[in-house]
Amino acid sequence: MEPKWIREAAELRETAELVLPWLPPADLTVAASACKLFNTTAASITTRRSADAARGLERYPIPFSNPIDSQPYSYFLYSRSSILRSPSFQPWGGASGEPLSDPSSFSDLVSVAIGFGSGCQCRVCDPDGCPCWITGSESVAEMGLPRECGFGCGCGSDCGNRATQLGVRIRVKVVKDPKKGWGLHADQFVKKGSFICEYAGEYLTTEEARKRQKSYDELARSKMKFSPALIVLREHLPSGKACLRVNIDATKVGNVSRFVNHSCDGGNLIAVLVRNSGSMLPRLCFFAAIDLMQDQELTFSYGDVTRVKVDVFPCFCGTDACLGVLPSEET
Ligand SMILES: C[S@@+](CC[C@H](N)C(=O)[O-])C[C@H]1O[C@@H](n2cnc3c(N)ncnc32)[C@H](O)[C@@H]1O
Repeated sequence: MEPKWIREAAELRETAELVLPWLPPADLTVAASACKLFNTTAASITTRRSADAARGLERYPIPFSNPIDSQPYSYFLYSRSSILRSPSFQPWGGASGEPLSDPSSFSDLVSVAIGFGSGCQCRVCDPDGCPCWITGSESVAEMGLPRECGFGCGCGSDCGNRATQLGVRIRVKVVKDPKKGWGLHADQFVKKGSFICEYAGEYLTTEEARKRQKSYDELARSKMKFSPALIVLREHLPSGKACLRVNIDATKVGNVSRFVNHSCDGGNLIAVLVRNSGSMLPRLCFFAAIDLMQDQELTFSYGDVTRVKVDVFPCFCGTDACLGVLPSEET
């Protein structure tokens, strides 16, 4: 029979593998200092975290690459699409091959759906027969507001009119820049017009968005390395008289879109609002505006610099069009 201490060490190792993946970086560091075994486990968790920002939830792993300093990864909770209520914790970097459940698969959006039955009744959708299938044009830039099948539709998740609901289907990586922080890069050639990713995060009320923006600005100003990722979308409704405001915060919960940096020249991604049949809230989706080369950074314009505020954050996009400051949303 195995000596008692060997059995106990194995049990401790198992416990470490179960518990440590739930810890954020600072707590993981504290745990690593507790004993040699925790230190070894924490080191392998860190390696696995830096190997895949998406925690196995996307088609391909999305590695972090940091030629600048020793930070191995950026910590946030991963959700493939936007959600209403964020999870407080999520394991990341564990040894078990257990697939992680995607918080957005619990379909929070059902609670803001216009109603079931408001989608198509097709069993197999096709562009000519399906009423949801509005893409308008072959060109993404001329798409208008595309509509995809959604909760209220008769078809399933394998329907051809759900191209932006399948997560990130191309190879990308997250690379650190000395001035802009982490940024999203292509890790393969990508053809112009291809879907890249949805801007996933927490949908917020405007009141909550304003509150968070204020505290994020204060944190960013206080010299801490802090990169907020809260965006405000305004959708002009068909009447032309009203505007729907949507706030998406990817600071704590989101997907790899939260790493897309700003470029004053408009960048190489086109941001398109896509609506699912039956859902009230539009989704912000990124498509390639041009052919993208392997290693190329993916960028878009955060908005116009319309008002010079007292407190501005410098822009380091490095393009000829650079205005020197980051656009800041008037909330
Ligand atoms: C949505 S996050 C992008 C990812 C971020 N770089 C990170 O490290 O997590 C937005 C933040 O990134 C930084 N950023 C994005 N574009 C930038 C640019 N062109 N110049 C300087 N900082 C930029 C700013 O701190 C901004 O608040």
